Amino acid sequence: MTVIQARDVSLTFQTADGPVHALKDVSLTIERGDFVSFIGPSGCGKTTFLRAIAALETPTAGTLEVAGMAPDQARRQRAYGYVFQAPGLYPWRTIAGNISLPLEIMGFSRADRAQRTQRVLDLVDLAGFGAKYPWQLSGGMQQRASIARALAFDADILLMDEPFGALDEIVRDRLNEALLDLWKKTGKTIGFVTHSIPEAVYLSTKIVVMSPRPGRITRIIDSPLPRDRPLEIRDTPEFIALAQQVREGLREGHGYD
Ligand SMILES: Nc1ncnc2c1ncn2[C@@H]1O[C@H](COP(=O)(O)OP(=O)(O)OP(=O)(O)O)[C@@H](O)[C@H]1O
Repeated sequence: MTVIQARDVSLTFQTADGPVHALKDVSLTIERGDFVSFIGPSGCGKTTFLRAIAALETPTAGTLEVAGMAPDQARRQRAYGYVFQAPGLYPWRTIAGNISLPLEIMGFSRADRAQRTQRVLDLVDLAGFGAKYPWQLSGGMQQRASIARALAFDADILLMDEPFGALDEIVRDRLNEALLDLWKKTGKTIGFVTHSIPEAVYLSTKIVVMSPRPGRITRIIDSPLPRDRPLEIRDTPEFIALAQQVREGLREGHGYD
């Protein structure tokens, strides 16, 4: 079942320095349960595409469907959770208070909120930190809290804009494993922006390689790796060959203009 469908999506920003073609003729089909990574150099439109899916930007041309709806309708129906690059936690609320805020707005009961908050705190390895305030946590822990917040209301689609970019490698490995585990257990459809080739290859069923000026897709690589992936899979020939394909895709798209 198709969950996200983009057909010839273009998006041009009008700036004081002239038009910026952030996306040009982007077409992509994401099926239910896919884990799709977007990878490419800075400015290739990864964030813009994710934001367009989330109705935070409006394409200038083409069509986008999310869960069978126009993006703004999907947004109103809370069809997805969104994790931003920066944690964006309210400093006057505790970590648990931040996580439960969207649930409060959506009208979940107090008991349900408490139970969901605890579950996602466990999931991101922050059990015991619910009563702390954001400033009492490291940057990495704050980002994990923001992931927990996006997971709490259990939308079928999770959009993540480089959520682990600021984390050290050990924490990143653990969260990658936790995210894969969550994805397998829940069957969620995940769109994930990253700069890291190993991260894209480790996590994805589909890797979308993009290039800038104008932002476009240069390669879509379907992963042959099994869904069960211990971290050690990164040392296998299949993994290394896939990483090589991504690298080639990035090289192909590397035009100077
Ligand atoms: N609101 C905006 N107004 C004008 N230009 C914008 C705006 N948002 C993005 N852009 C431009 O659109 C292009 C694509 O940006 P985008 O942030 O989507 O790239 P990206 O691939 O996510 O980059 P990064 O990896 O650095 O996050 C860039 O040239 C950027 O400067």
